[in-house]
Amino acid sequence: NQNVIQVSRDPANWAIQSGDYAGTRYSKLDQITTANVGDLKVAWTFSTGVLRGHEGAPLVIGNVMYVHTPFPNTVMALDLNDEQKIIWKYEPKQDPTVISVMCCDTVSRGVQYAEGKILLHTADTSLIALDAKTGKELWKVVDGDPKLGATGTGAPLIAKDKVIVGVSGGEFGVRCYLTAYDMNSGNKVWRAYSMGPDSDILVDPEKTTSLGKPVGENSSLNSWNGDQWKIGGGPTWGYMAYDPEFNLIYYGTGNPSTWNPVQRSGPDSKPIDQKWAMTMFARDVDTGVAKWVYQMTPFDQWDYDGINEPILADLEINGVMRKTATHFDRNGFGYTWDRVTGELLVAEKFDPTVNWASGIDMDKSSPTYGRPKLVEKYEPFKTGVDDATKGICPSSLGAKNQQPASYSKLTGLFYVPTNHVCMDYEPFKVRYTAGQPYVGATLTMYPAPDTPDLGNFIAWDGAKGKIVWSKPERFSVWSGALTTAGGVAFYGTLEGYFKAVDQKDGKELFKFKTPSGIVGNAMTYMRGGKQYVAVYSGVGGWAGIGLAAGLRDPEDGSGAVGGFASLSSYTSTGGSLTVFSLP
Ligand SMILES: O=C(O)c1cc(C(=O)O)c2c(n1)C(=O)C(=O)c1cc(C(=O)O)[nH]c1-2
Repeated sequence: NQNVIQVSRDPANWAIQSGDYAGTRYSKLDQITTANVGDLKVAWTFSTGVLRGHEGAPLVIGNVMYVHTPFPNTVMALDLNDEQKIIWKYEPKQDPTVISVMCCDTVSRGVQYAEGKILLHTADTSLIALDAKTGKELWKVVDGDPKLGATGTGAPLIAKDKVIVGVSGGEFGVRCYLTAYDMNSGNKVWRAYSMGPDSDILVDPEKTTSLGKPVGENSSLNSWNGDQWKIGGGPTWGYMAYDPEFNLIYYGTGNPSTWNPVQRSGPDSKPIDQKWAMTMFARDVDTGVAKWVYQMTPFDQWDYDGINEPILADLEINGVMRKTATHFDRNGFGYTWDRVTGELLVAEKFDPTVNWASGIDMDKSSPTYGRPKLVEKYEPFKTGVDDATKGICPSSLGAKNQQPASYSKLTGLFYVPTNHVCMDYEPFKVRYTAGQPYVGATLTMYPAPDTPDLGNFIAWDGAKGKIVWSKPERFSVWSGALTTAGGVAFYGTLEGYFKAVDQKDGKELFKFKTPSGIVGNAMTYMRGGKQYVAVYSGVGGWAGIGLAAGLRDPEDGSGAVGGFASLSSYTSTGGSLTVFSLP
């Protein structure tokens, strides 16, 4: 969309959730530098009026800031020229019973902007276009059925004249999809399911490739047992990227349903891939047809949803400049692909404690090329039903979850918020009932064996596949990173600290304790000649679900309540925005 390209190119704005279409979350603003960031002061704060997990970031376009909240998904436009006065407030009407089918808190990853419209994706899967000036509803479509467990938490992406939106429901046996709607009318243009017949998943058996080879006919159907694909999951709730040059959007799909791998095994009781769950997709914006696919975790046994954001950059790999997409998967591997062809260029662990696989087979002549090399003792499928597989790293939270990383054009490195949590995983038999949880595994989570710290903020070389530095954090870093031309990387912590570090070496330069734990994404903008950085606080998301939803049983929240029990000693629920600037 030309307007999005234009408004997001101006670093005074933060016009798109990921900062730009490439998803770099990098800002050219350089007033705040490594030398002066220690002097940051709170410029103003704003309470959203809602508790629970505040993911995503506000947008700034011109003199207006657009603030969003978790359920009930209120949107407010604030006047940055006039005391942050509320210009309009939009409160969608939703049936609150949707909350009971949201797996991992009532989060929303944010609104998007284009051509004078704000696009909002609500918990009940409504996609709503608002007039950015007045907050008036222009159109509304319903994308899925919460009665079946479909919910909306992901941010839409606006590419050309289309609004593209995903759906959640992997824990409820929803067969998930990605859908493009016409931005002006709300009419559906295409829908691409994550699994099913070729005509549903929009692949061309001859032209869509996986690791350079055509996927062939029925690539998905052939990899499921019987009709299991009809309740197959493959949710699409992460941040997406877009490359206007190649007309491709990039996004990942999540777990195959159920989490009990034994129930998903093939007709011969052997593992089968369950394509195209756990897959990175490159799709044509106009037709939705996939150009290439890559499945990160075939036959998932750990709930390593592949939804984490792809980040587009130009990287020099083995002396050659490549147009790349880099992705930090839940499964603990940092992948870099050629984003035009889908060729796998790099796949290395970004957390040294990852043990479920010893590596990714990079031998092009091998029959298992591109697949993880599994370690048998960490395979719940091998251990079997009603028996726990112990000591798997990472936990189902992933070595990184949805919290987006940033790519700095200054250093050429990626700055990645990570988790450092391991687990015991015990599958149990679960019957599918529409609209009821279809999880089928009990989890216990605990710190990785090498340190009591549950997280790290790391710098990653995407071309070499190496950690450059790693800064330990007491809890998982569940906040999105921001990098700036001032040499600073920003992120928040689950205890509620907003932090600034030096991109070069990770040295901490600033911290400030905000009112609640941070699961939002750091952003920056410029007004009246001054650079501001801002972040939501409001603890929640999967890691913070115990606090956010008032859960106490350690096994609740699929084990996250027990894993993050001590978080309640550091912070409490909230819902606010904190904005910083130099004095
Ligand atoms: O399978 C799904 O449909 C689904 C949806 C969501 C979501 O929409 O928030 C999460 C997950 N899975 C999930 O596996 C997960 O780890 C997770 C973390 C979070 C979060 O916001 O902190 N959401 C989700």
